Amino acid sequence: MSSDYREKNKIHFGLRYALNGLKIAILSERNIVIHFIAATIVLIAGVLYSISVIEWAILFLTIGAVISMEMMNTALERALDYLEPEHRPQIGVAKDISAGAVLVTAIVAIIIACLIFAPKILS
Ligand SMILES: Nc1ncnc2c1ncn2[C@@H]1O[C@H](COP(=O)(O)OP(=O)(O)OP(=O)(O)O)[C@@H](O)[C@H]1O
Repeated sequence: MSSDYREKNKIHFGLRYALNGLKIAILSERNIVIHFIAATIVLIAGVLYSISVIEWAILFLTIGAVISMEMMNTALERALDYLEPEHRPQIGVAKDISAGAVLVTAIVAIIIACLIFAPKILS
């Protein structure tokens, strides 16, 4: 087997695992579905209000940040639940900090959406 083929195979399987992770997250995490619904609404608003290229770029960056942060939070929760099924204050703190990171990105996303859409809605 050539190393070129092996490299392509690695990329193929890496992508399959990543898509599988995305599928699991969407099917099992209500919050991720909510983020996708919110993202769809924002994207429809973007079309309706004919936002600029730079505004599209900022929106996509923000949506990507929120959804990936929620997925990282879910991955951490799952790993911690497996590693420590008992109730432990340290585990609680780690999960709270991770949930806090999701909250920060969500708040920033709301602020960005207001900055982009509020002037267009008001004018
Ligand atoms: N093993 C544990 N030890 C101590 N506290 C915990 C533990 N598991 C969960 N907690 C506390 O409960 C909170 C919720 O944790 P949980 O894993 O149930 O997340 P969740 O409510 O399912 O979050 P999400 O809605 O994002 O899926 C944590 O932020 C933490 O404060």
